[in-house]
Amino acid sequence: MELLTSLLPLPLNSVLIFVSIGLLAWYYLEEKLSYWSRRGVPYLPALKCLVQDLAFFFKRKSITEIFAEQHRLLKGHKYGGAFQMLQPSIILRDPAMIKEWLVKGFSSFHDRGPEPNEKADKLSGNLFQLGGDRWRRVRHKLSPAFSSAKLKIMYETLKDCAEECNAHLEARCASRGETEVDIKDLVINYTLDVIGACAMGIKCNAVQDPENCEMKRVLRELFRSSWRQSCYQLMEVVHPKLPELFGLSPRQPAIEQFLMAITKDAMEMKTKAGQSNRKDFLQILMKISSSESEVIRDSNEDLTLLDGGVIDEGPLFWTENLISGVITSFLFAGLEPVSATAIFCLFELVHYPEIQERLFVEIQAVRKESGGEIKYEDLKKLRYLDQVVNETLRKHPVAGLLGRNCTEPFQIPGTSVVVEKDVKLFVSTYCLHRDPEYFPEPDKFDPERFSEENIDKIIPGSYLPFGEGPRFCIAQRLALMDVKTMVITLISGYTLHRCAKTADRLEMDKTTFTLSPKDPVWLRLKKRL
Ligand code: HEM
Repeated sequence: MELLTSLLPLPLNSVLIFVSIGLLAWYYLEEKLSYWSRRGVPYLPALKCLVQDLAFFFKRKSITEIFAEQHRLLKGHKYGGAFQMLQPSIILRDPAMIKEWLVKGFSSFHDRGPEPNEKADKLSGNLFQLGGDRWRRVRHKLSPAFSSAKLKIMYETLKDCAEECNAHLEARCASRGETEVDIKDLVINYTLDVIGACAMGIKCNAVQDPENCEMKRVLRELFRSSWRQSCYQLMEVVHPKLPELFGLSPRQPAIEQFLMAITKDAMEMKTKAGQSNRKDFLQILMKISSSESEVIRDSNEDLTLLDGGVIDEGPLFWTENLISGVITSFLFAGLEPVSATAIFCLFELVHYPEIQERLFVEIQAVRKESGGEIKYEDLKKLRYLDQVVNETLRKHPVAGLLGRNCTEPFQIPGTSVVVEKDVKLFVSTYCLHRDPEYFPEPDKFDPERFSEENIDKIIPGSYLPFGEGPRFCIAQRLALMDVKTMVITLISGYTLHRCAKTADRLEMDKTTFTLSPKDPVWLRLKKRL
């Protein structure tokens, strides 16, 4: 033994420690890397997936691109295994299975995960991130906020915002009857005005005064995958508690403070004004929280009720954090996906003037029939507009990735394979919508795919712009109404054309979570006579 010790440059116990660590690391990696092969599931090698994780981290590829690549690499399989930071995930490719897992298998896939961590991220208590019973309760309470009666009220707000947009364009067209406009900026400003009014009842004035709109800067920042956010997300995949351990929050503290503060200010203003007409989501949330006599203070503050009383029983539920989180998620979801859909739609219409003209004829006919104004009830008469927006979301599924966390082991029907708890599930709707097997000539913008004669030919589970199952987009009808109002306004007043600065195809932003054009989208608008 002494001879051995004298031959080694390090003391024996140090060597033993290093060897043990090496063996443990090797065992851990071996366990991880062979996860899918041991289960007999076709899979992508962990190293390849790790390279993709790095591409996301260094902003070489967007999250939509990464999962689209994994979907394509698993061609020929209905599903396949992959890894995210060496943690096993599953890519579901088959439309019938997608429906089955997300609807019938909901008890195993009801969360997106990881669980909100309000210590590390005060705004994480929102519908996207909440799980289990907390999600169920919030979703159940919020669903009536998107009823037809509420949407009808919101439509008036949407029309007012679109009218401001029109006034802005009319001023620009005043001298020459036409103008070149960055439609991306204009649509974002319009959408911001809409969502500010619908979510909190505030006027953002983004169309009128875009340079001074603080909300625009903050919300656009929120949608960008920053270095901080990428670190946070990758750490969270390794272990949900890891970001907290490093004291890392997903966004700059100033942004979080801004969003918490505007929600609080808006709530105080509403309480003082004592408004009773519940036009916006915040008003509705305040009504829910007060009528249930639930606490709306942070859990680490004193337990004071909204009506001033002190709680002595009942659940601590509608905290300030939760209300701010829900409202922020509405602002967040209401801006980028809606504006991107409207931008893609207008961009396609420029390249298909015959579709633009058919749309104009339809809008004019409905307008005439209803006495010169398109009312809320008239929207459903605009069948062709519906086809055009559906086709926009087919070709440009702005939320092109669905994700779930397995919360309860799930046996894949017809096999002995069990998806274990905590395995992530992903569906690339981007790839499904562009798969020629489901949508022939996928690059062609063809609203006829959604005509009355053809719509039944769409394979269930292959077209999911708003998701699937009980966690589908809660605001689908509002989102469609929002996009349509913008398109109606522009097509009614102007013809859309290419100009010298119009790109042939749009390059996508790699830093946003949803599909979104990277650069300005220039178009020429000519006033209709
Ligand atoms: C064209 C615009 C929009 C598109 C394409 C879109 C798409 C989606 C998709 C794909 C999901 C995930 C569904 C799933 O996982 O199955 C989702 C969820 C959600 N969306 Fe939207 N969305 C849009 C607009 C909006 C707007 C305007 C709001 C709010 C005002 C909103 C609020 C939400 C919320 C809160 C969720 C989470 C629902 C839950 O987990 O219960 N979305 N959306």
